[in-house]
Amino acid sequence: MLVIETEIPAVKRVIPKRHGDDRGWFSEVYRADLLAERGIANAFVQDNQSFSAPAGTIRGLHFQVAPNAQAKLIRVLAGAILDVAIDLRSDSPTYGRHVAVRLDAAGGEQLFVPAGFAHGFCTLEPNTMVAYKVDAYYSPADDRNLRWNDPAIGIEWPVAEADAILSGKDKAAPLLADLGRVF
Ligand SMILES: Cc1cn([C@H]2C[C@H](O)[C@@H](COP(=O)(O)OP(=O)(O)O[C@H]3O[C@@H](C)C(=O)[C@@H](O)[C@H]3O)O2)c(=O)[nH]c1=O
Repeated sequence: MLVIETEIPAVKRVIPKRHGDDRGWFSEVYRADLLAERGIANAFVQDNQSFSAPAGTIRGLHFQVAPNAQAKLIRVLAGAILDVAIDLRSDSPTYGRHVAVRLDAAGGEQLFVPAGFAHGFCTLEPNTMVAYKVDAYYSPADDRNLRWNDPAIGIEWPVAEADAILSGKDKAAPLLADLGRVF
């Protein structure tokens, strides 16, 4: 299980080993001990799964604030996504910057997004299934969102703005400048 820092070091790519044979392959997709040795020691408490039918579905940008801020470990079970983490830690030298990584079922790569970041993704294929672990329970009172196409963040989404499919809540999300200090 490889853990590789991204350009924002707290966000990490996790690459599980695959053991291939005539039948296909076997992979340990989550190992608490190996991840802890590599700096990811979170106690995950909830597993989430979402299915998005159309390609070009954008979910995000989402985060929970204290006392229920969440770290997330994201992977794709079917299809592919561009997965994005945005640094909202106000004392961070990379505040407002983001990391974007392709995750797909074929490759099995995962992304670790710590607390203090907003998270979102765009599906690159129809019928995409995303699974992720979180280390704090869902708390609607602490759930926040941030505008997916905020020019101050400047995410290059792989879908034209007019074609992106979003929830009503996500379309109306506040801009970074209007969030105030959240972490
Ligand atoms: C996130 C969440 C939602 N729900 C409910 C609330 C609502 O009725 C329904 C759909 O919720 P949402 O529209 O927020 O689902 P979705 O847009 O898929 O939200 C998710 O997006 C990705 C990008 C994340 O990072 C996640 O943390 C989460 O915020 O599911 C739960 O019951 N538990 C949960 O943990």
